[in-house]
Amino acid sequence: MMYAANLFEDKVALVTGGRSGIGYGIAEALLKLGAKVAICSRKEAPLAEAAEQLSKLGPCRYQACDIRDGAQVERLAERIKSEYGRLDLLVNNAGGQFPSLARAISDNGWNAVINTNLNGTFYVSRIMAEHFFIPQASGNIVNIIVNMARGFPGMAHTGAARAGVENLTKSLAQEWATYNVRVNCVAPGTIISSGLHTYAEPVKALLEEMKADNLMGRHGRVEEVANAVLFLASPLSSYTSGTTLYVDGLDHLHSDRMRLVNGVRSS
Ligand SMILES: CCC/C=C/C(=O)SCCNC(=O)CCNC(=O)[C@H](O)C(C)(C)COP(=O)([O-])OP(=O)([O-])OC[C@H]1O[C@@H](n2cnc3c(N)ncnc32)[C@H](O)[C@@H]1OP(=O)([O-])[O-]
Ligand SMILES: NC(=O)C1=CN([C@@H]2O[C@H](COP(=O)(O)OP(=O)(O)OC[C@H]3O[C@@H](n4cnc5c(N)ncnc54)[C@H](OP(=O)(O)O)[C@@H]3O)[C@@H](O)[C@H]2O)C=CC1
Repeated sequence: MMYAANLFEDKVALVTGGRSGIGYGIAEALLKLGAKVAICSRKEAPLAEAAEQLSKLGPCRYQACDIRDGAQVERLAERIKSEYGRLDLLVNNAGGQFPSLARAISDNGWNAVINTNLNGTFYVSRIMAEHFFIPQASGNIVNIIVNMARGFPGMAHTGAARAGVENLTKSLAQEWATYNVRVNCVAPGTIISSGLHTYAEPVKALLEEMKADNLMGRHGRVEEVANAVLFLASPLSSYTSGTTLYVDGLDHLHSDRMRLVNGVRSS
């Protein structure tokens, strides 16, 4: 860990989807640097288990919450208020999708992905800003999106949702600058994490091809995403807002996902 050990001392952070993978890694990194943390996700049992592990590093509370349900998010805000009294950092990490060519995505499938990634991110951001950041006149939001700089063939729903989040980030960053709130995105490429376990063949084969196609010749690590979040969450980035930091080994400039999708389609 190359950041000062007390970088987030006295700071309170909420990491959505903090029970697994990238969110867990972000929560872990924040706790190691002195933050008090809250995590939420839909599934209570694994969430409780994650919070128990994370509590070995520092204060970590949890509450089951579906970010698509504003009433549940309101209850989460009340809980954070009663446990910690404030919130300094929101990491909108909860999200996901399923691989599918666009023409095979049903209306429900499309809506599930848009609701999760775009609407859920908006609800949590607005509710936490109203409860904490605006009255405190300080706050920080980091949105985990995905590299979709050249579109996202094979996952058009998430490409559209994350592009929405990236643009929302630019709007909120401007509207809330007056309240001393910064809003930024981290856009991971392919990261070795629990999220990838949810994919079946032939997507696993595709992931190997994506590794070969990457100019650094590898997938990313959870710590590399967490380190980018730490930078944007800290005063080290105090003049940076409304931006996207790619953690993707150059995929946003280079990768040809359509070629890879065609490879899967013809196999
Ligand atoms: C390169 C890598 C880059 C990115 C990596 C990562 O992000 S890793 C992170 C990866 N981690 C994650 O992605 C974790 C989080 N992801 C999730 O929880 C789900 O993917 C979710 C976002 C769809 C939400 O789920 P939910 O509970 O709201 O969904 P629900 O069950 O109520 O279904 C609603 C509709 O969606 C449809 N549908 C669902 N799955 C599939 C499928 N495989 N196939 C086809 N369709 C599917 C389902 O059929 C239904 O439509 P229908 O039949 O009524 O017309
Ligand atoms: N791994 C990768 O290569 C990449 C990942 N990403 C993004 O990074 C984020 C984390 O991914 P990763 O850790 O790999 O994958 P995971 O599947 O492990 O993490 C997704 C997390 O989000 C939670 N979640 C999903 N839907 C909701 C919801 N509606 N309300 C609350 N929580 C929810 C899940 O918990 P629960 O099921 O309990 O709700 C889970 O903890 C995601 O947004 C993902 O799309 C982006 C680029 C690449």
